[in-house]
Amino acid sequence: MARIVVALGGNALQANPKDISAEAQLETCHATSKAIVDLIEDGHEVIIAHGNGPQVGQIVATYEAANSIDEAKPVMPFPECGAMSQGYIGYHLQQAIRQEMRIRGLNKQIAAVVTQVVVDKDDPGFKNPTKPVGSFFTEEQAKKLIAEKGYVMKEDAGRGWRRVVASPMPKAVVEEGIVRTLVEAGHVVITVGGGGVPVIEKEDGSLEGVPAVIDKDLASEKIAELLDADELVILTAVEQVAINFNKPDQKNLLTMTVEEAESYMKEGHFAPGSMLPKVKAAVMFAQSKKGRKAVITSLEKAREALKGKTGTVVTM
Ligand SMILES: Nc1ncnc2c1ncn2[C@@H]1O[C@H](COP(=O)(O)OP(=O)(O)O)[C@@H](O)[C@H]1O
Ligand SMILES: NC(=O)OP(=O)(O)O
Repeated sequence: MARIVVALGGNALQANPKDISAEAQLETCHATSKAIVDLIEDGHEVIIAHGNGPQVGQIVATYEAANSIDEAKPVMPFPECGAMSQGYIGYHLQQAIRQEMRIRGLNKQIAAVVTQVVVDKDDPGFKNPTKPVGSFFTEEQAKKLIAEKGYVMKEDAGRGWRRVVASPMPKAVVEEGIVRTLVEAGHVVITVGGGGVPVIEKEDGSLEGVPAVIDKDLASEKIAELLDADELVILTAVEQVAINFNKPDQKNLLTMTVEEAESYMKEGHFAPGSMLPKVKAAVMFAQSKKGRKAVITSLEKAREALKGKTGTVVTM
């Protein structure tokens, strides 16, 4: 039995980026819950983290659209939209995973914790927005949005244009103690959704939300370290990390040492904003304590990858 932090990528929540309806997300969460409950059934202590890039951007855009019709309607700040995305996604995951556990006769409870993650107010990420959020646009649509709304928009790993926002490094998890108590009581916990709501700590000790979206792979790594997890499992759309990705000489990797990962990163094998943060998070976790390992694989292959049969395992 191992303590495992599982980070869920976009395909585990909104499988078809063109269908962002609640029904489609809930249906996808039901499919996702099978892979998660496999791990619970195998006896592991599972802590779930998830992305929110598409959802948080969609929530912000919805408020902006409401505001453009009725100026009295407030434009909702990013931290509030992040908290809404945690609630909305957490609710779907709670329902789907609870149902799958019931079907399999597992007597466990699940809760999503609205989680705040402390960032440094001087983090260089605030000056250089890098985190893609919301839906994908064509170059023409993106140029219109840049001109009309002043968005910063960038091409996202060959998949289209997206709005980018600041993405500071996670420093601490405010609800760490509560999450630990729930895990140690045997419950399944969903935490650091969307990387956590980014907050800064003020001199008087109070917290203030800041407009940013923390990378969920890096936040998952942080909570995995804090909870002394044995493994960090990053689930995405590909079964294995590759070098020369999408080229004729693509080579999928079953294992990768920290040293190898660092040289592949320097050689530019991993796309920023997609595979790069996953490899960075995996390296940080493997380096953090002897014996810890990180696995990057697809949702469907999670169970096999934990047995070392597939996926990419990152170790010291
Ligand atoms: N070197 C690489 N090896 C494997 N996949 C890569 C690589 N570089 C970029 N990718 C792409 O990164 C994607 C994962 O990033 P992304 O979709 O942003 O993550 P998430 O699952 O967290 O939403 C993969 O599906 C793949 O298309
Ligand atoms: N917050 C975050 O990293 O979300 P995505 O994984 O959906 O980009």
